Amino acid sequence: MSEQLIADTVTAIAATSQRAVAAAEARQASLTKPAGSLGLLERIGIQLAGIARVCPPPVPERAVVGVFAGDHGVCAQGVTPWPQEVTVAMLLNMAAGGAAINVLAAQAGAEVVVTDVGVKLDYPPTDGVRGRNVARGTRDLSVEAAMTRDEAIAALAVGIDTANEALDGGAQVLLTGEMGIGNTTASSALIAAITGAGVAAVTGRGTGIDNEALAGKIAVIERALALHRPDPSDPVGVLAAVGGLEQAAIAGFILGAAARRVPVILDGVIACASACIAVSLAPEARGYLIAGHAGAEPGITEALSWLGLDALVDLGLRLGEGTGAALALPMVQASARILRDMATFDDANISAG
Ligand SMILES: Cc1cc2ncn([C@H]3O[C@H](COP(=O)(O)O)[C@@H](O)[C@H]3O)c2cc1C
Ligand SMILES: O=C(O)c1cccnc1
Repeated sequence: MSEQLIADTVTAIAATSQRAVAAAEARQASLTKPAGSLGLLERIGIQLAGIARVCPPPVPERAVVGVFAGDHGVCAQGVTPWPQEVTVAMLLNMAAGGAAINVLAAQAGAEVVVTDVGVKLDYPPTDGVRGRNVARGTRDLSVEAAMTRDEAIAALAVGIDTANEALDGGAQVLLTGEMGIGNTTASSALIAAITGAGVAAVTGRGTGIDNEALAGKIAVIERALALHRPDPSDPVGVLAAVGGLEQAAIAGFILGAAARRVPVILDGVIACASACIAVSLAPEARGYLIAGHAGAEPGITEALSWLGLDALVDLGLRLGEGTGAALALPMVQASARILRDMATFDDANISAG
């Protein structure tokens, strides 16, 4: 069933509209500003027109941040200083509204939807957590496959379902978020496997490890890639070998949005890794992606370059959760509003230079 949902979702993902893109390019040129002077906002506006298949595109007011939580067996290798208890503690903090993502989403006017797709430890039934646990964490990717193919597929389907629920509820733009101690390790492994970049070039300090631990983290990922030899032409196989349940769910969330022709704002390195999987499964999904921010993790730079995306901002963030995506949301909305509301040179009786 999950396999069919993924196949149907991938099939539904169509190229964005070149006709609307051309109309938006012409409109940008007619607005009362020097050509190109609003920089990346102009390109995002054009992209939004292509996604919506109309110019000007609607301003995406209703936003949902999909936060997916999962645990990682690779924590056994000392790749993060934080214990796995923090994943569930932060999940409950997010459900209670106390995490950074809750605050920044509230500031941006976005709703946060929290899903347990792979948390390891027990917690009491909690309002505000969607219980869609596929497995109690992954296995240690440096000694065996992190997931079975079936687990990866089930987690992808959780992400697609979550996107569909948000869109059925009226969301006009989706933002990716996550929580999972150890998940920067799986993300760097995914980015290296898909893009072919060297492990050292895509591996960062995550929550903040020292030089010695960073060298160990790189060695762990190198060992995993040598063990599994993941084939980038088999993205589900790559996910199963070195990914995580939340990365699989985020990849599904992206596919779900693209299938319904809705833009997705990516957060940090975990989102970028998931986007590499989504685009490997459905190349046309790329047109629906907006890179919210760059941030401290070097894997973001490599992944965005492979995806061909420019990050909206770089605030030096290294938190994840969806924080960078939430901060980018007003800029994405501004890009659409510019196309809709600015006067043209004709309207304002200004002769174009
Ligand atoms: C209190 C706390 C809150 C967080 N919120 C997001 N992360 C971020 O840090 C984790 C990944 O980093 P690493 O791979 O180094 O473990 C993920 O949970 C990510 O969401 C947090 C981490 C902590 C400790
Ligand atoms: O870039 C990110 O998303 C990130 C960085 C550090 C820790 N967690 C997430």
